[in-house]
Amino acid sequence: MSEFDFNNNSHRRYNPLLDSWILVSPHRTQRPWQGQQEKASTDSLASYDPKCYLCPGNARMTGEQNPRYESTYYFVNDFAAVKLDQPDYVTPEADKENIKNRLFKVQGTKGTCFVICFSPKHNVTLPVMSVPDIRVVINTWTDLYLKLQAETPFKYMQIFENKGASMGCSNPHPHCQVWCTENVPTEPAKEFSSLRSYSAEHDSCLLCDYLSVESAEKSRIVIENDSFVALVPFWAVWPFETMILAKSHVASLPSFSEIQKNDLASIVKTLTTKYDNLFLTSFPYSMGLHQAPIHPVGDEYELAHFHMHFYPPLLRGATVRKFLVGYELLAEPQRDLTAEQAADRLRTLDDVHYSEK
Ligand SMILES: O=C1CCN([C@@H]2O[C@H](COP(=O)(O)O)[C@@H](O)[C@H]2O)C(=O)N1
Ligand SMILES: [Zn+2]
Repeated sequence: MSEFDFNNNSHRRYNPLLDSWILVSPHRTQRPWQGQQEKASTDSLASYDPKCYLCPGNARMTGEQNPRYESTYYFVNDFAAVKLDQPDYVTPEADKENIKNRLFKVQGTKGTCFVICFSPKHNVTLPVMSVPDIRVVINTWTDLYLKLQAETPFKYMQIFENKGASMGCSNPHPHCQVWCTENVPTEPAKEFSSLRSYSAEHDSCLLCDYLSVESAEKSRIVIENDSFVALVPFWAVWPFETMILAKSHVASLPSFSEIQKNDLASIVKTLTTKYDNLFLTSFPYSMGLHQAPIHPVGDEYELAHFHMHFYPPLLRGATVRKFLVGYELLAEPQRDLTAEQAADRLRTLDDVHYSEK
């Protein structure tokens, strides 16, 4: 029997952050595609759109007028998913007899949501912003983290960006969102539980140990600088999924030095530039930051190791996306391209944006 070949033999990979498995079937990349074709992004957006609710000086749906902002600007979401004030509610403590209490749990939840416009320009996405301008976005994230920490009792600040219509973005003006809630949401909570059990068992940080192996093997590293590594995680699900990991065990944005924040701006620019250069299109993704809660309890601050996740849907070219459906919803996530092949593709791409050539 021949040697096991990761590039040809089907295998499962374990994700220790989420305690889950994915199926990798490398030989399937040859299968024909006669399914949906996405509309490639129209790069020809104007720098100002009089109908855009996010553009400087325009009125939003509520009638509120945006200032003529000239840099990164944020406002409270007019259609916030969670609100500052509402009556409390929690399901009565489940007792043995009461099936309903055991199975039908409800928590009332309060919070606050913001929309952060990266730039006043309607057509300037992160990859075509300068590193100093991306640094202003990072300063805005950090200042908002500290403001919410000082002024609210809420627990967790989730920063995320939906980029591109194929990732549900309802407004093309480059922006991200902040949803700050009184509970740690499901995904970061799962990660904290994995970080906690790993630390209890090995007296070490899971992500620090993971990064030490990735730095030695290099086959999944895409880019790195003094403070961060961008890589395709061993357990990646989306074809060109990546993570940006802090090289040192830093818990949150306010804990970074000025140099580290500059390095974060730089690696975000390079990674998102490579993404756009992959299929010569404005590359869609959902991206988010995972860090310490703004009001950590117990060991949460010590466990936190700052990282970002990028979940991009495109698979083959600017118009063919991966669908997480079928086997992936009913059994487990599955991928064709291996993480190493995806990292190879991204690594070899130019770090000058195709529109600037
Ligand atoms: O006038 C508006 C339009 C959009 N928004 C908010 O902007 C956000 C746009 O984000 P998405 O493109 O990711 O949907 C969305 O959450 C929406 O509620 C306002 O707050 N006011
Ligand atoms: Zn706009």
